[in-house]
Amino acid sequence: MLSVNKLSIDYGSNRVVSELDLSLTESEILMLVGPTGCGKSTILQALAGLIPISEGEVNIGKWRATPKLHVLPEKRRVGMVFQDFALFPHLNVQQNICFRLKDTKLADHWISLLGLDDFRNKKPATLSGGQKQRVALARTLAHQPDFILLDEPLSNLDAALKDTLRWDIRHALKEAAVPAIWVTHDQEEALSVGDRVGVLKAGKIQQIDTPEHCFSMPSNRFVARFLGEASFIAGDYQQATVSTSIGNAPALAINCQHGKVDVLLRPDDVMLLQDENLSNGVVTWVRFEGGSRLCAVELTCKTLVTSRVSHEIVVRPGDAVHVYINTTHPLAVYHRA
Ligand SMILES: Nc1ncnc2c1ncn2[C@@H]1O[C@H](COP(=O)(O)OP(=O)(O)OP(=O)(O)O)[C@@H](O)[C@H]1O
Repeated sequence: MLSVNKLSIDYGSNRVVSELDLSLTESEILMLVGPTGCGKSTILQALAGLIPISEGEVNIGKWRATPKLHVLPEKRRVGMVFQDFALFPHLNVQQNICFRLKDTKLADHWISLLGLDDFRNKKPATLSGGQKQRVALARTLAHQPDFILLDEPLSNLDAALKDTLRWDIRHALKEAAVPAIWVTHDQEEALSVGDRVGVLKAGKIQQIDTPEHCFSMPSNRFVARFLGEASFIAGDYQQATVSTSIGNAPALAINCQHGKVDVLLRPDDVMLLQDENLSNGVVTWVRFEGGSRLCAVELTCKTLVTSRVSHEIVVRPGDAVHVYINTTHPLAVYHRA
């Protein structure tokens, strides 16, 4: 169990992380996301003991750190995985993983689990980015850390590799059964591999929750927009239902009472019909996504909503279309902006 209470971190007079609270159970993976400069790496460095904390505490059971009680990085039993792999270039895979390791049996386990058996004698320079990251993770896990911090481990890899490796990393972390905090810039990665997602803005946590809840019931508009395509439409919220100009839906109030609200619409909540006679909007832009197309439609009332349609449906900017809400799950509604 890793618990962080009211943690604040300053660089000089500049507070970059404020009153961070989080706790992770054994084997839980928390994905930390937020715009550039919001304090993600600073949090990891403070948890690792590489920079001092200004307020609050970090507690892992075996040790507790506060501003007055600094615990040295080497005493924290923390494993770190970085985007640049941080391998020793002059050592081969086996030697990198076993560096300063007393019991090398564990290394064999992680070498096999991470598919590195055939690379034991290779030097890092001869490995692909994905293989290097597997070595870095095997090395970290072989040292049996009490918690693991991953700072954008996939950001230097190409898209196809990222997809496989993210699941392999998750599998290995679950097998190791230690809490992990994984910083990423990739919303899709955050939503798909994490047990929970923490969204940061300017050093403050906006929401920590399951990926499903963060996506469908964001605590505010920033979280809504940060985690995916989001549009907002005016509605009237009464008795767990919201009515809008493009249809009604079950709804859940996030920060408002009954009456006038703004409704969060994800592209999948909005259906699009290519029927000029029923038209209630005009397509302003279309993004081809491979298996689908994301279409933005300006409604007669000037609100812009997005709808995702199959790639088989060819929609073009300027098309007059009909859009309507089609969902059985509750939509999040907010105080009218
Ligand atoms: N050593 C430092 N001294 C002073 N300010 C710093 C230092 N390191 C980072 N900062 C500032 O602290 C804030 C948080 O930086 P941090 O690197 O933690 O953000 P981040 O969310 O990890 O960003 P990115 O996504 O770009 O990696 C930024 O405003 C940054 O400029």
